[in-house]
Amino acid sequence: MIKIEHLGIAVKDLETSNELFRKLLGKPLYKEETVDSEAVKTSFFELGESKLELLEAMNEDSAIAKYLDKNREGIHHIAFAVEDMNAEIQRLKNEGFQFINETPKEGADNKWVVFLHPKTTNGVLVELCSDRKIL
Ligand SMILES: CC[C@@H](C(=O)O)C(=O)SCCNC(=O)CCNC(=O)[C@H](O)C(C)(C)COP(=O)(O)OP(=O)(O)OC[C@H]1O[C@@H](n2cnc3c(N)ncnc32)[C@H](O)[C@@H]1OP(=O)(O)O
Ligand SMILES: [Co+2]
Repeated sequence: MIKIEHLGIAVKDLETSNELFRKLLGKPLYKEETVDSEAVKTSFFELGESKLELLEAMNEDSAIAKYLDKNREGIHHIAFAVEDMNAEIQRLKNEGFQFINETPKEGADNKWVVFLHPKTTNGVLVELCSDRKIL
């Protein structure tokens, strides 16, 4: 693992939260992106070597909508940057971690992403990210 790539924050209304985080961080977001495969609208704020990823559900089947049915708005997942996605998946499988998806899928901000199931990671939803151009 290289660094914390981003913290994913589940929000009900992206526009309202964009303004809140702009005031909190004292800087504007640098990107908004829709990821249809995850049914989310996202926005990104840069913070040193890491980012905050705000996520609003696009429909009720989205993981974010399901999460907000049971939880308040807040930190939804932590994403780690990895250099070699396939090697990292194999290493973590050997360590006994369970993946939600083992085949990397297209995430936001030009990344490949996979998720580990929170039941094997102390209740924390973990995402691994690698640059889209590498895999
Ligand atoms: C924008 C793209 C990408 C990026 O580039 O960064 C993203 O970040 S997309 C983000 C949204 N997508 C995902 O989260 C995909 C991965 N998540 C899932 O597949 C599901 O959300 C899940 C984690 C498998 C849970 O789904 P499901 O089993 O249908 O929901 P339940 O409500 O039944 O939960 C089961 C179990 O898991 C616990 N849970 C659910 N979400 C989280 C969470 N975010 N953090 C920690 N724990 C979580 C939930 O509490 C249940 O626990 P128990 O009650 O103890 O069984
Ligand atoms: Co994410």
